[in-house]
Amino acid sequence: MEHISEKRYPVSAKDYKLFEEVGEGVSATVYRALCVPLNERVAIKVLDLERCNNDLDGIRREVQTMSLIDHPNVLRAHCSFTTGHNLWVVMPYMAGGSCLHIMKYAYPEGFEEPVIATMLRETLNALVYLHKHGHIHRDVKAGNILIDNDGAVKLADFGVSACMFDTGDRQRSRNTFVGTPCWMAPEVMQQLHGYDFKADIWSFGITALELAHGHAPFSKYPPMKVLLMTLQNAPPGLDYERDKKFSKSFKEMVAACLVKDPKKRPTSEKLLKHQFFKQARSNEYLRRTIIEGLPPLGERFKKLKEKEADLLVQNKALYENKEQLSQQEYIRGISAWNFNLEDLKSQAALIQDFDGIPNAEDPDVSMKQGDRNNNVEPTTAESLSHERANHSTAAPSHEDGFSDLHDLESSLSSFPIKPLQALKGCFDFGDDDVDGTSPSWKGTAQTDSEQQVLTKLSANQECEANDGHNPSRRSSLPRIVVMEHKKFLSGPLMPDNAFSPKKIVGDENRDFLQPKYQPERNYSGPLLYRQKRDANNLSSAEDLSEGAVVQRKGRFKVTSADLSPKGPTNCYFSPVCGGSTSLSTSNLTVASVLPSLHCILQQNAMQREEILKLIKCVEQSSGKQMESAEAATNDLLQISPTSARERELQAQLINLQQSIGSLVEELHRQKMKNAQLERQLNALVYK
Ligand SMILES: Nc1ncnc2c1ncn2[C@@H]1O[C@H](COP(=O)(O)OP(=O)(O)OP(=O)(O)O)[C@@H](O)[C@H]1O
Repeated sequence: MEHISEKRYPVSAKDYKLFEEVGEGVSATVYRALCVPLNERVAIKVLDLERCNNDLDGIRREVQTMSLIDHPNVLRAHCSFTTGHNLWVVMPYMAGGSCLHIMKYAYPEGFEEPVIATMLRETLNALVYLHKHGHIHRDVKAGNILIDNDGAVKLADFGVSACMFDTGDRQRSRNTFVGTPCWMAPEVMQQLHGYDFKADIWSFGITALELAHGHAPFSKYPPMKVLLMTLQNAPPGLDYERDKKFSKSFKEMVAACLVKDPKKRPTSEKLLKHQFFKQARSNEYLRRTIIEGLPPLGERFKKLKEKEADLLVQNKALYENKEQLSQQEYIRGISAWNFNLEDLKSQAALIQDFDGIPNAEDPDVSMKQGDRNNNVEPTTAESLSHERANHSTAAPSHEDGFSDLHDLESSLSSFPIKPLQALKGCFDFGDDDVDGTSPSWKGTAQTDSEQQVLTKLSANQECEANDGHNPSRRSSLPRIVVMEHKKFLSGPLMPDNAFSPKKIVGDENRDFLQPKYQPERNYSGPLLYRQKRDANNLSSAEDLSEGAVVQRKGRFKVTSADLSPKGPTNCYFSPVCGGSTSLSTSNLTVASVLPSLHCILQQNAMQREEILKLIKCVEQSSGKQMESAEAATNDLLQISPTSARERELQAQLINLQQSIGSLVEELHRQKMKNAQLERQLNALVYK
């Protein structure tokens, strides 16, 4: 399969000369290159097909979309072809790079309003065109808005685009989680009713904030937190002190895009008529203002990468001995991956406490109250701010610890893993939250939508553990991530142009590519199991530095030095691949699974012990409270009749004891089940 635009671009690697790297994404690296026969400068996006999570359909779609579109604001592919295990996509070279690159390099605090208006108007032109032709871009963000030397703006990257007119499997794919978390619309996260082109309008609004502030809202947080913050909080906006410099029309435009109900967002066509875009200027203005004087793209890219590497080192020192949560994504603040529910769930399992994560200085997160109903489209930015302020003050205050506990239990009944820690990580703003005005995680009632998404997150994988009686039981087991085998929706991508992996090393310029695309790991390795942490057994430096890789997907990696709370057992499953191979259940053999099952049982037993200890503590303290309450009551009785408050306290204590009683019973039931499982396991072992 190959796509050729009017001017015939050669479809063989030998006709191109690759120069320096100018960009890097989840699945691809982009190089400046020369098309030798045409003597034309081009950009070549090199995708390693072996590292693309087998998503050949997605790639095929991107390439097809890129070559069929025809609009000055949409980046079009000249042609594409395979060479070895790589796919090369040849496209026009956009010498300015992405808006994100320019911003990170020269405008870390964001651009001036007329610059933003110009960039956004051009991007919106692209969206109008795409939507009209039935495409949802699904990954609108500053990193995908490219600028040429003459100031021309083009929207790029159709890696996750979808066609609204699709039916069947591709239509269903719109019920999947695709895109980049910070820019992702709530309805995309919710996965309830699918979504449409309005999802792009939300991402467009987030991109506007990104260009205004230098980073997207919540960009410092890991995906799980971003997900919950997007669903729980009022939509972000330009409502802060630092945003005073921006016009009312800018604030209104952003507020119009960032309405949680997609039906209430304007279409791209309607948005284009917004007053805000009246101040947009010409390409020449962009060239003069932001492109002129910049060093060549390759040089900038190199510097940014070095900076990023430094930050990583610093970050590593900061987080040493702590659970690693896709730290690279934190630092970059430009996270981008097609993550899936498994990623989120395994990450949620590792969320402990975000005390080390900077957040208080980020005004984007100061709005901690959700706009629980969020169905009212704000007419002005002011009214939106007002609405947000009301949400903050009107938040339910649960002073009664017992009802808090009840709320929390019911709202968490279907949350997948380590629910309390996971949500604590999501709502507890740690030491920075000194004024105590923000809601405690305990008291945060979930919105319907959040509950739905959590239920959905959990439902996908919990059914096998569901005993059908008590949903809360389902959340107790540590989840072992066995990735779903990705479904191939179609046949081979395209004929290989007869270049073997070795043959791509054709000249000096290409030699350096080779090691980069060596598969990092063996695809067919067994599930790994370590009974005991033993540094000598660690297979790679990565294991030593970052803890065991629990799961790797694209750039997203979840690691854990020790999954268990106490640590004698360190068990992990590793797909043992460079992020692209999924484990299918057909790969599983009894021998490979048994150690892991043992591990689960061991962890379970340890957790049981922990729970018992906790219960004991609670019993002791409640016993003491009961004694003192009784003593106080007796004292008081001698003076005055028992007050209503004291009776209430007594009733609460009795309730608490009853709850503990049922917990112990539940625990006992679990223990019996575990024993049964253990017996079954042993039977298997000795079979
Ligand atoms: N035609 C081009 N000219 C110049 N730079 C480009 C070009 N295409 C892409 N880049 C640069 O390369 C980066 C990565 O490219 P791209 O977004 O297509 O990769 P990706 O793997 O699909 O990334 P992601 O999924 O993270 O958005 C871009 O952010 C941009 O900076």
